[in-house]
Amino acid sequence: MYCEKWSSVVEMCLFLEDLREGSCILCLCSRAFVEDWKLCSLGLKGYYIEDDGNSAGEQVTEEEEGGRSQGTAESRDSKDVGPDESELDSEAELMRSIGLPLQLDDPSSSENENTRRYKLRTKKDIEGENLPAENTLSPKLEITELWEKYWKEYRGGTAVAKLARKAYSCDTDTCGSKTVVDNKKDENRTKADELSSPSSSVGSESSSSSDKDHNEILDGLSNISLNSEEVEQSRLDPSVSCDGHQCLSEVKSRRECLASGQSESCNGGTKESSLSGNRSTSQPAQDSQESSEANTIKDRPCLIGTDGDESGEDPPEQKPSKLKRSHELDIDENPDSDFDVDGSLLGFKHGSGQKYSGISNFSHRRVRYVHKNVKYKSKYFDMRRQINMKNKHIFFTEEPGKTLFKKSKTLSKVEKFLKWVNEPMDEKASQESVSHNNMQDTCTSSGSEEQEVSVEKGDDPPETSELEPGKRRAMSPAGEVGTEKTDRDSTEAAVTDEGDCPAQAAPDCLQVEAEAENKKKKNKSKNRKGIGLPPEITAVPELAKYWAQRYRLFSRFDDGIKLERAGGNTIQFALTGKRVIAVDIDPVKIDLACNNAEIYGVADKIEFICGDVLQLASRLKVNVVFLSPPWGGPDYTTAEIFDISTMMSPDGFEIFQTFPEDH
Ligand SMILES: C[S@@+](CC[C@H](N)C(=O)[O-])C[C@H]1O[C@@H](n2cnc3c(N)ncnc32)[C@H](O)[C@@H]1O
Repeated sequence: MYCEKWSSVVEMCLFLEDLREGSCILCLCSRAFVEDWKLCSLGLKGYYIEDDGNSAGEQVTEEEEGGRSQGTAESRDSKDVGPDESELDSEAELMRSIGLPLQLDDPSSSENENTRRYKLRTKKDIEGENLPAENTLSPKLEITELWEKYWKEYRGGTAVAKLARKAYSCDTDTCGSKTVVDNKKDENRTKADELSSPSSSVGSESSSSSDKDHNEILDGLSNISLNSEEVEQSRLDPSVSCDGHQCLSEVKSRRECLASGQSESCNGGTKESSLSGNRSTSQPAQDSQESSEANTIKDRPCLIGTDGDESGEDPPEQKPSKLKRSHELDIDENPDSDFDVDGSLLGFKHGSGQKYSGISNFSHRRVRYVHKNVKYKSKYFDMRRQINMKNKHIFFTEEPGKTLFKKSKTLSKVEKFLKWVNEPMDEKASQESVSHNNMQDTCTSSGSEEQEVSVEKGDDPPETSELEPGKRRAMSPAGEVGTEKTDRDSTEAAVTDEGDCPAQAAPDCLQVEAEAENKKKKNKSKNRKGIGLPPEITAVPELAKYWAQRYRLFSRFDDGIKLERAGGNTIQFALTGKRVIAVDIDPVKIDLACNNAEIYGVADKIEFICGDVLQLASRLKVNVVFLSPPWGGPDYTTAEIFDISTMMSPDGFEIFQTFPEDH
């Protein structure tokens, strides 16, 4: 999750097991840290929340301050993640495809209308007197179809919890009417809703339950259960039999549990007794999450028994169902349940060993948001959103089988040239002017590449030069101290000399030229491997790095450049055509600079002065002062602040001030 405003959002107390009550480790956390568990439970799916700044979060924050934020956050998330096409993830698409509403309170939704009608009918059926239980249990057509469709797709049930989470915006106990039809998993639940809690079953118009409703429903439930075969069997097992009163007390108990957020502790032994019955491992409500069993099982004895013959492969209308009231959530669905109670999922380490400095286990954690609504002042990172960015690293051709090789410009030129030299003379003559023009265009347009060519032309070994007549193109002034593109420029040379080879001898010319190029490459390769390291370099190991970069620093290095720590600033300035005064206190540097400037043909543009610039400056009349004093080597890159007055000695400002004001 991404926090736009990365600041402390939450105070989290991690309580230690062995310390006295109230002692805790206080952690100041970002929202992302606190809610990592949520990403985890969402299958690492984020979502985007508009920072609308409305007041919807007021209540939320208050609840969050109580350390139970997720429930309300879930509610908000559900609402904010609208059914926009671009926002639909696979789950939402599935839900929509099977006719389930993606958003609460969507009166335009025909599905909602269906479910509403269904609910009304259901309620009527349930409340109707003397209706046979079988009728009440009969699944309605719509739901049956939906369920079957879902069952085919989600037989494994792994997505059930996630779907349920999406469908539930909030617990009906806290949000009253806002419960949508859960997914198909909850066809089971739907049955239960019909029977146990019509007010909380489906649709957006459900009202709060009255005690009367509950009693009627539970009575009906009890009657229905007694009529079912499964109950007959369950009666044989005292651990799973119950009557309506027991169920009622369980329902109440369950609600208290939900309200307190401590569902586990409220089972009162029912869970254990229920567990003694056989259970299916493939029923959706159970498959989805192991953790949902507690909720599911608890209802089971009241509604139906288990017969131990549940394969889980059949649609539920043909199977006894394990029912759960729709307003109850699985533990992992329960927004109030913070399953990462001790922060371990958040990455907190604890233990008694030396590794953890003896920090004992965390018993639990408590979270408090430091500001009201602070979590809504940052944005969620929407990991579902498709990024409209082209992959720049991997290329696939549209047509299968087509080569992925991207032809280089140089190769194209060579091919063009070869084609040209192999063409009959008359055709060639007619094309010559065009071809020549094209070449000229290339020469002038590709800047550095062409400069490199000129550099290589001047540098060719004698045998290569002999092969290339003196008709050279006028290139830009001698390859600046800069990057060298050896392979390309080599090839470029062959291409640009096309006019020098008699047409008849073109193939021979090419062959000889190719050999020369190979030789040149070999020489360069030899040099670049460090063979023949000059003594001045071997004498000073520090210079090895400059040697390694010699072609980057001096494209004409092989022409006789002498390398030292000095770079090439003076040459670069002179290449602009302006006059340059170069001052260095070290005569060796002056010699080197002189030598190198000659190689680049700019020596006549530079006035070299060996002396102390601090003493000479006042007598120098210049327009621009460029200082390149000893700056301590590359360590400057680690400095936090680049300060001309502190990073060099003498102070850079002082040096500047020694130059006359009016220069
Ligand atoms: C980092 S190097 C300059 C390299 C130069 N910018 C180049 O690209 O070739 C620093 C140079 O400052 C020279 N230097 C140091 N103190 C000086 C002074 N007081 N007056 C003139 N030059 C000085 C050193 O001899 C050394 O060559």
